Amino acid sequence: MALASGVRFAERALLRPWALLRGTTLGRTEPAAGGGGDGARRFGSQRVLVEPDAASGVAVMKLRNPPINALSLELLTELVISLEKLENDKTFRGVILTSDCPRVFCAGLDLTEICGRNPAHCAEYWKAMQELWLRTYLSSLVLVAAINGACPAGGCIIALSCDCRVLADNPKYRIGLNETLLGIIAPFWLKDTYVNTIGHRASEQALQLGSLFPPAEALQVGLVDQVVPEDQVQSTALSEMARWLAVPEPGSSQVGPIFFRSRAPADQEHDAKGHRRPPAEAARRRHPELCQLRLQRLHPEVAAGVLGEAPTEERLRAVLPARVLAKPILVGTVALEDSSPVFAHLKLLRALCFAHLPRRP
Ligand SMILES: CCCCC/C=C\C/C=C\C/C=C/C(=O)SCCNC(=O)CCNC(=O)[C@H](O)C(C)(C)COP(=O)(O)OP(=O)(O)OC[C@H]1O[C@@H](n2cnc3c(N)ncnc32)[C@H](O)[C@@H]1OP(=O)(O)O
Repeated sequence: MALASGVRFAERALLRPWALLRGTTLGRTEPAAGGGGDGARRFGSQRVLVEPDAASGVAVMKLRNPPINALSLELLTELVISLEKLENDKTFRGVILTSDCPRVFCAGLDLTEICGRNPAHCAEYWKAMQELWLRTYLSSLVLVAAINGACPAGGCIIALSCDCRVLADNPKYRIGLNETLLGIIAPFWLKDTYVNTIGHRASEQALQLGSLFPPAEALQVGLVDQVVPEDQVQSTALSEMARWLAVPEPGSSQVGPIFFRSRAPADQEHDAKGHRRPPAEAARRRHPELCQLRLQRLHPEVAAGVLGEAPTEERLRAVLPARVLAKPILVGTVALEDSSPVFAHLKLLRALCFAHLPRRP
């Protein structure tokens, strides 16, 4: 019963995510530090500071949940809202994610949100974490992680879901998925992302051992793209961003899964009027098999996190086809193979989330 009421609350929260926020001011706007020229207004919330630069189309998003940027429910929710806001504003094409807290990029899951909490709270928290994952992993924005501090577990998840990672050269700033050492098992979609980034054998070792890599090793294994002196992290992230944004259309919107698959005939890229189809729509036409969800491989915990209860196949089938086909999944910017269960699962999760959301016109 407690679980059921928790789920109802969580569903309401999905409809109005800001209802989750306690003591938070959203949408505050104030001049950016340093005077601020055209469009240089900053906004954000209590735990997420956004410094937008309309001229370049890039916003710097700073996590500020001192002392260690633990991913509390509030921080997760505020991050999702801030990203959504930037995605909906066509001025912006890229976001640099960084920390406003000294020495720590993000300490990962806020363990106080899990330990000793009731199942309803854990389900709500799990859902919020997944929502952030989906929002970053499938973002239409270019995301660059400017990692200016320690980056364990959930911090590394955020970094992994970005297109590019720049790490400060400080041996104390280690990065990796160390949750195994805490008895938390990484969901397989997270494992797959690790594999996509650092390869199979390295992931196998690092996940099992719960390895945290110091900068030089993180660079060597490919977990980060650049290691630079601490005072150059932000400027390097901006240079990387410029490189990514310099890719002209249509390439810039189609890097990622589509880019790594066979080229599509032109009639799949354009509609009858010659307008270019959104990347996700083109991908769906090219790879209809992606819409065939492998329900049997649904991870029960992941599903439980979304639904708040173990879903039956009957229930999933009732929810999925219409939603998935009506609203194809957004194409992410991480290279996934056609057969990757991650893709199917993300689609499934998204579809399930949509099932709780009002449909967009
Ligand atoms: C419920 C379902 C979840 C669904 C999730 C879905 C998918 C993903 C699944 C799993 C992957 C993710 C797992 C995790 O993220 S688990 C968390 C792993 N994090 C860590 O191991 C980091 C632990 N912390 C540190 O290593 C260090 O604190 C630090 C970040 C390097 C900073 O070091 P520093 O010396 O600067 O600070 P302190 O160590 O003194 O810490 C200050 C203060 O913060 C407390 N604290 C530290 N980490 C956490 C944390 N993760 N959550 C909550 N609190 C934390 C620490 O105890 C200190 O508290 P105090 O009261 O003593 O001041």
